[in-house]
Order: sequence, then structure tokens, then C-alpha cells
Amino acid sequence: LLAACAVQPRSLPPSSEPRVLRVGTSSDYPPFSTLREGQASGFDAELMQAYASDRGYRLEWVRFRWPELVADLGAHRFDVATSGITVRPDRSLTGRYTVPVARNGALLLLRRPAWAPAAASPPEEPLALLRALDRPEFRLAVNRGGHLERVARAHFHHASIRAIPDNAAVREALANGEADAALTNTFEGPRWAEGLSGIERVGPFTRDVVALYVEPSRADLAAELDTWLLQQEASGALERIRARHLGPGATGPTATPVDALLAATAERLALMSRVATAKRRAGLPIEVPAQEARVLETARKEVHEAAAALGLAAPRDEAIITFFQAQMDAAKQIQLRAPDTAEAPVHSLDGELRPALARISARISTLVPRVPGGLEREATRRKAREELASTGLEGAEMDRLADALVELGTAR
Ligand SMILES: O=C(O)C(=O)C[C@]1(C(=O)O)C=C[C@@H](O)C=C1
Repeated sequence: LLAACAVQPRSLPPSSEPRVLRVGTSSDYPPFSTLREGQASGFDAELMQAYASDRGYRLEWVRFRWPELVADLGAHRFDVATSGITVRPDRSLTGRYTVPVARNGALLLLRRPAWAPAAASPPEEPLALLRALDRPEFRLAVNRGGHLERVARAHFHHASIRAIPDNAAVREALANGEADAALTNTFEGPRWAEGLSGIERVGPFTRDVVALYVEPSRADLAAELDTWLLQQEASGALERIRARHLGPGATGPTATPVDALLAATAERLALMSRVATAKRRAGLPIEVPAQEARVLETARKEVHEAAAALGLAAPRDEAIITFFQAQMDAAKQIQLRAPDTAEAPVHSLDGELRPALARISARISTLVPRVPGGLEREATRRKAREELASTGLEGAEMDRLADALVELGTAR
């Protein structure tokens, strides 16, 4: 535990003790988080201090190391983790994400080795260049244990990957020539490239979403953070914090009902290859009508509760059911297409996967009554195709989800 960062609550009377919020931070990831002498700075610090001040918390910063993030959250070492945490299915199994706070993508900073193909004009397609570089003599540095190490291992099978526990040392390895390339992202990459010569930027070649990562039992905290983040996006305050710290690498807005619903849909679908694996191992069918009925009934109930709490009219039940049925029909398509790989991790359907799906569905339910009326169908379809691009859904399947989303705003 590191020194506390006291914030005077505005919303509590002066006599009452502010509630303590323990915030996990990697502290090594500018522009998100830097921690010096107990004082946090960066995007997360400003965001969380504004939240604490609005909602009457005193912040306590708790340092985590990337490889231990999931275990630390599971062990209740903090209430919420920040630090530019990418939404990823293995993390969805353990914690609760908030609505997204930023988007980004993986970027390779490359000092092209002599053996590599010469730079082409126009530049070669990023993924084709990555394939050409994937040879044993290619030395790639990456932060150990975080999202980017996964990206590195997914794209490079032959290269020599140096996974370094200290993020700052990753840039250093590129700077001093120990590595031919460093894998970074659109937030960090531009800073890392400053002062380095002969460096090319390759990508971005993934589309990722960043959110706050909440301890799984704290549904109350996750809902309060979501409400607050949606308000900050609507008022323009979140965009100003993004602009101050993240620059053009972060493409907002993200904390709107539509963006957040599409992000939740992508997060839900990203779990489906694991659901398919669990079912194959257990000899269970992909379609489980009894489970679908439970999901629909819970959704209907949760949407009505959320609408009542927000003082908003819920969409008609028919529109709620159509939207959630579209989620499950898409889920079944992804399961059908999921490759059967022997080394895929096997998770418990009832112990891990369905509880994780239920947490995401609960977030979807609180967003449904907030979907505005009058959404433009074609624009919503285009947005859905961007946000769901990596899910493996086909165009018509994404359109169906987009149309059901538009209907939520119309059917009141
Ligand atoms: O829980 C399951 O068995 C799943 O496969 C997930 C899911 C869903 O999307 O919630 C999808 C298809 C099934 O028919 C039931 C539910």
C-alpha cells in the first residue's frame, strides 16, 4: 500500500469520514499512471480524483504488477484497477469492467533490420510486414504480463520475444539497440518514438478498448462508476481529460450508451470461444433453450429496475427481448465457428463463464434504458461494424444487432 492521496469530498457533510476507495495502479504506464512518492499523476489520477471528489471518497493508491493484476483483483487488494487496462476475455472472467474510457491499438516501433524486406511505397500492409519480420533473428521487446505480450505472442511465433517486467526498460531496449522493435500502443508509442532516429511506426494493427476494472463483488461500485463516466462524457469533461493526457492516440467518445453497448457486446462475444471449448469438453450442445430463457427473464427484470432507478421509461419488453435474443444468436454463431484447439484453456461453464456473461449482461441492462431515440440506422450499422470487427461476426449479423439497438430507443 502506498501513501494515500487525500481528496476533500464535496458531497458529504464535513463531519463524516470519506469512504476509502482503493485504486490499483501499475504506476509505470504514462500517460495513464505514474506514481512518485505516493503521488499519482496521469489520465487515471485525474479521472479518479475527479470521481473521488464528486462522490465523496478518499483514494488510496495500491501498486500492482501486470502479471499479477487478475490475481490481485481476485484477492481484493483493491476495489478498482486503472492504468489503461485493455478489455480482454481472460480478465472479464475475474472482474467487472466499466463502460470504456478510451480506445487504442497496438503499434510496433521498428528499426528495420538489414535482412528485412525494404520499406515499400506505399507502405506494406501492417500484418503482412509483421509476418515478414517473424523470424528467429528478429528481437522484439514488450512489457511482460500485460495485454501487449499477448498481442506479441499472437502475431509472432518464431521471433525472439523479450518480455521485460519494467515497462520503461522496453523502450530502453529499443533505444540502445538490444531490440529491433518494441511493441507499444497508440497512447505510449508517440512518446517512446520521441528522440529516437531511424524508427518506423507499424500499425495500429489491433482495435482495443480501455476501461476501469472493478472487483467482481462490487456491482454497486461498477454501476456508480458507469453512471458517473456516462455523465462525464455527456458533459465533455471526460473528453477534456483524454485530450490533456492521451492526445490523438485515444479516439473518443467511448462512454456513450451506444458505444458502451457495442463494447459490452464485443466483450460478451469474446468469451464465446471459451464457452464453445467448455461445451465440447463436456459434450453439451451449443444451444441451451433453458439458459436462454433465464438470460431473457433476468435481462427484462434488470432493464426495468435500471429504468426505474434512472427515472427513465424502459423500452417495450418486445424490444428488450429482441435485443438480448440477437446477442445470444450472435453468441451461438461465434461458438459454431470457434476452432477446436487442444491447448485452449478450459473454464467451468457454471462456475466462471456464465457468471462472467451475467456481469456483462447486467451492464448491458443498465445501458438499455439510456439508449436515445432517433438513432440513425445506417450510422449505427457502420459504428457496429467498426466496434464488432474483431468478433468474427458477419456483416448481416452485426446489422441485426445494430437494428435491435436502434429499436431500443424507438420502442418506448
Ligand atoms: O450459457 C450458455 O450455454 C451459452 O452458450 C451462452 C448463451 C448466451 O449468449 O447467453 C448462448 C447460447 C445458449 O443457447 C445460451 C446462452
